Amino acid sequence: MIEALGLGKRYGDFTAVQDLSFCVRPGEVLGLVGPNGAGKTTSLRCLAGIIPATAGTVRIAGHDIALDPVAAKRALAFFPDEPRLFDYLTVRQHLAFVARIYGVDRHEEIAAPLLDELEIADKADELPGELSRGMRQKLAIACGLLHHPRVMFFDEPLTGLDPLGIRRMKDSILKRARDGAAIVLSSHLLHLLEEVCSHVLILKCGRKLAAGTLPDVVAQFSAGETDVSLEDVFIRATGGSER
Ligand SMILES: Nc1ncnc2c1ncn2[C@@H]1O[C@H](COP(=O)(O)OP(=O)(O)OP(=O)(O)O)[C@@H](O)[C@H]1O
Repeated sequence: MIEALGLGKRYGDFTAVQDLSFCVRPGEVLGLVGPNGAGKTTSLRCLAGIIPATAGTVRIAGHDIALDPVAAKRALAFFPDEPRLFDYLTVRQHLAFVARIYGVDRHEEIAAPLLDELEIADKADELPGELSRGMRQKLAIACGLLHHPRVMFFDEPLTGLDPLGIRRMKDSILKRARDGAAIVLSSHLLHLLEEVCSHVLILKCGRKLAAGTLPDVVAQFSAGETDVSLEDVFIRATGGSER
């Protein structure tokens, strides 16, 4: 569903991501982890076609993101850590606007349960300026889910949410995975990733250090010890340092 082959991104002379290959199948949730500056956001943006990769290929639901971007983007949703909304559209108008762009018929029938699930139904007629940060984030998520994306990229989706919001967001992500979505999730909240991710990919300096199912990657860095957490693995794999 998500296939990256030899993905690379340079900003001028600086190589932010190099030779990244992996695959996420329907129902899988891949946790993308790495120190600050490791290349997580850059990778997610290349995967979603927001910025062009400088090497390699990305296929989303079988469509090459560079050669057939509209078909690829129809199948995906990208959720940035900072929600970007329209100041003068209400919650309801955001959903109507996004539905028009994606050609979603009778969007109200999809939007209503989404707003309930995300607990912002009572804010339907409010503007972004009248919402809290967490609520703005939930609105951005509702907009992204409206067209039933089969592929989802979340960049730090839990920032700004309260503990109950985090729990609900985890449940929402797991529900979409159970329904067959392929999901990539970047976060520094490793104990939360442990509860959501089936797979993990550790990046450092733009390169893949380890990848596989969560138990396999943990086993790779546990040297026979039991009760090794993803946080322990992260520190061991990355050498406890930044780039
Ligand atoms: N537009 C840009 N121009 C030049 N360099 C950039 C640009 N965006 C990111 N970089 C650099 O690319 C590297 C990777 O950045 P990126 O934001 O992808 O890291 P990250 O893993 O998401 O980090 P964090 O955990 O801090 O969010 C960093 O060294 C960053 O300075």
